[in-house]
Amino acid sequence: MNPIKNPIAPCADDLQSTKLAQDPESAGDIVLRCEGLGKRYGDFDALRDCSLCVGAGDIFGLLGPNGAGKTTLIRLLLGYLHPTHGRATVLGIDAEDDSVAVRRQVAYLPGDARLPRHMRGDGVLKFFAEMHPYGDLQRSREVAELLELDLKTRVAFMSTGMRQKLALAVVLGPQTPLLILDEPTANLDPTVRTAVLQLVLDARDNGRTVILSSHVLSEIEDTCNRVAFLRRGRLAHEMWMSDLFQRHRMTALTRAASIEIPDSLKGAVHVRTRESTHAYHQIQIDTAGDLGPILKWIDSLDLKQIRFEPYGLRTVYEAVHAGEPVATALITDAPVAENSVAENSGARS
Ligand SMILES: Nc1ncnc2c1ncn2[C@@H]1O[C@H](COP(=O)(O)OP(=O)(O)OP(=O)(O)O)[C@@H](O)[C@H]1O
Repeated sequence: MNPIKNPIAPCADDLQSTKLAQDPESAGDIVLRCEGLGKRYGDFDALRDCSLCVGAGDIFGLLGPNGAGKTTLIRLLLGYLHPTHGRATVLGIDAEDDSVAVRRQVAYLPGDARLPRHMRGDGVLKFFAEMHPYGDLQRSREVAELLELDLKTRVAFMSTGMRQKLALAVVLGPQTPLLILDEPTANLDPTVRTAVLQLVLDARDNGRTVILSSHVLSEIEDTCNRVAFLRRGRLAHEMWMSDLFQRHRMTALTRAASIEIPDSLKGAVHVRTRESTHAYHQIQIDTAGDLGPILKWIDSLDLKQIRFEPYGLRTVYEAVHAGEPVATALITDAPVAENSVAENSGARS
């Protein structure tokens, strides 16, 4: 599965978002927009000052620890909650003023989907297909079949995973412009998870925009082209997955007390020392962008035991979770000097 970067890139950076916010001709590329959105309970901010936009065709990942504010954000977008600050629009419709119109454009799988227990699977699909303006019973049945769900079983007698499959068949039937999935693969076995993620990619290929909230980082990596990290009710970081895939981390040993980064690579390489003994310094080199010139430079260094790995979403997630800065060009986890191993190792050796 190849994550894609939306060539329209309507929300690539704040400048561009600002431009789009002021340019009605470009508004068609934006499916969802939040401006200073917030939800306060008493003196607690479940969500605070959240501004973001999601472009047409994005699979937009929402990440964050338990209680970070993901569900609050989704419920504000759908008008189930009233914001205490700011506003959200979906396809240009204000989520608070006209939540019914918003919900007509959205298929939403909540994290705690509840289904009528007395009904059989097929009855549930019929019920929801009739209720939703984009309802498509045939499509819902196809999804159920693909997920190998027996639709003759009553909901009350279904296992947790079967109920999740049924909820997915309900939600993946209507071909709404926007699909919001909160933990869609919860309680599913690995094979079904893969099938569900493929359905998400199919939805994107059919021109739909998807918001996917998940705690499973590999799922976000495999499907999303953009990701937002929430932390303690704040939008802590946003990134394109294509930028992440251009980043690599190398771990190696060196005898050298300092490593000079050539001017041409400054900003694309970040070096830090992890451990030092009397003989060796263990260093980490984080890279961003074209590896060609970086590899040439690395080849010129006297390094031993080199290990190269892609920079995974987990690394970013952990940095964000710990409240550490995530630099635009390179992800750093400590305020260390960029080109001095000696400076960093001195305290430890
Ligand atoms: N009605 C409410 N009254 C007070 N606090 C609330 C209310 N609803 C949610 N919260 C709080 O808001 C915060 C954000 O909750 P939210 O459900 O948005 O988190 P989440 O990121 O979806 O978490 P999870 O990953 O566990 O689903 C939590 O601290 C939660 O306790």
